[in-house]
Amino acid sequence: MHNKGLGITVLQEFKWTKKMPLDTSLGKGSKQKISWSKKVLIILGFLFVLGAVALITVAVVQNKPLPKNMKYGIVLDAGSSHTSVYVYNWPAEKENDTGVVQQVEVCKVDGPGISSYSKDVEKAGLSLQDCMNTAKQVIPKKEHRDTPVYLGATAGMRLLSLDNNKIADKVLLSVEKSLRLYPFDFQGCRIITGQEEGAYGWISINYMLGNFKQSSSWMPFQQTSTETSGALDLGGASTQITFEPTDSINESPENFMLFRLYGKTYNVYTHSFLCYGKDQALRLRLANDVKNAGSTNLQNPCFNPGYVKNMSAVDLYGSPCTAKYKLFSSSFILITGTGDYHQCQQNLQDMFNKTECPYSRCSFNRIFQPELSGNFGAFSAFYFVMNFLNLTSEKDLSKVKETLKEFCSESWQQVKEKFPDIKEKYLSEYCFSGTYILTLLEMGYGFTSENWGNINFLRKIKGSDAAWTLGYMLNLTNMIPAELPSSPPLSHASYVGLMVLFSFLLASVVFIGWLYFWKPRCLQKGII
Ligand SMILES: O=P(O)(O)OP(=O)(O)OP(=O)(O)OC[C@H]1O[C@@H](n2cnc3c(O)ncnc32)[C@H](O)[C@@H]1O
Ligand SMILES: [Ca+2]
Repeated sequence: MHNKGLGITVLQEFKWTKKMPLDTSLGKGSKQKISWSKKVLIILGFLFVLGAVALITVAVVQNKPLPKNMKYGIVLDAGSSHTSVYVYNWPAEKENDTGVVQQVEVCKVDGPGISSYSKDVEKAGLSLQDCMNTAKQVIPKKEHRDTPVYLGATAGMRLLSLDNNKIADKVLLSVEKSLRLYPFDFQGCRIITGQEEGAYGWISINYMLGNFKQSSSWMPFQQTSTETSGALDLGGASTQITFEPTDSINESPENFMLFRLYGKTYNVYTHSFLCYGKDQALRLRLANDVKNAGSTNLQNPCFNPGYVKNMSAVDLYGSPCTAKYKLFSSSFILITGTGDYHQCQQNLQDMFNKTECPYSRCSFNRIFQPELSGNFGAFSAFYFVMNFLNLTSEKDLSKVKETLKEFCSESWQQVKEKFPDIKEKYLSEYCFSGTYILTLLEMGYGFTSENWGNINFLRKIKGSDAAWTLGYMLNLTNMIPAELPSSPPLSHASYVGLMVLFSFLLASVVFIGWLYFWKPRCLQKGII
């Protein structure tokens, strides 16, 4: 009896296979079908296990505990012209990463730098109180006890200690007494060396720029590192140049510092010129002019025409930079501006002795300097002055000189009318300061029209002020590891991508398995 309906044929086949033992009774086609099913099952099972293992591995390797709380640190930059209080913070669990420390507050202390309180040392400490109270408000109360406070004094205090070491100590004691009144973890007040000032400035800017980041990949030997940027800092009493030279000539060991940061060694050149900050450089120039002219009545090309100033002799000769030039008993020096850029530059060139050099190469004043290399970040007064003159992004040195020439020749009356809101002390000195910056960079350090464009005049990097303070704190809190800390092997994007891919793979395996073994009736061959 033959049933012709297709559905019945299938049912009969089904009945038959169920009754017969598989190994002996199956036909050739059915045997092949079952061994094929086994293979598919094994492949699907293998893919499923692979997907599951991959998913778990990626999740375990990538997911580290999330940062829970923030840590804080305070650094006081006690400069020659003023003190600034910097408050930094960073996620507690990430303190060894690069670029995680951020500036959350900067408070400019009212009044002059702490070295100016030599006649009334108690006031040095008192002057810091307003800014320390601001820091107290910015930092959450529960973090106060764990927040380290460091004070680093620079060239103003270096000069004071050269002049009178005991008074310098008294000033430091006064600021220490004041800082200990706060609920923070006081870590010390000290005068930092010019070498430290340069090196910490270099560390700060390269940390903020992310230059210490080694781009780690899947293979540890494939790490590549970025070039570092040099640092140029112009303060009121000293100036620093710091960079990583390309050649390894190391004729003057005192100008080199060796750092091991994030698994890489850096041999960094640095020099600090005491008395070459912009305030002391002006005094140095004027004291020399008085000596050369044999008169206290000076015609000066570095001030705008029509500018007249009576400068007290105490102010002019009251620092170790100029004390030796004091010849006259007169109590005032009269300065009259003539506003001539070229004469000003010629006059300033005398400050840079290029004739004697005990090394294969020098910057000036017998100081070794390797060949300039790479980019430079120029901050502090380099930025303030170039920013006022609108020259921070001018890459053509001849245009810089033209602008300066024009500015110097403007009458003092005109300048005052044009910029009524700018402090008269700053405004009157921009012609001198601009010309001094150019002379220092060109004649002193050897920048030319070819590499002028490598200098970036900057104030902040990613929200933090360019200053030595960050590098100082990073070093004292051991936040820069010598070796590269282990980090997640994947970027967040790769992590998410892989998770999606593996999830898709798993879902596909399950779906194909379901289709194959538990075919829905409508898809079963032969039913329709
Ligand atoms: O590093 P040291 O030498 O100790 O000095 P400092 O730390 O006090 O020096 P700053 O970088 O704060 O300032 C450098 C100089 O720039 C001056 N200055 C600050 N703001 C300025 C502005 O807006 N325009 C012009 N000059 C400015 C300031 O008076 C100093 O003479
Ligand atoms: Ca400074």
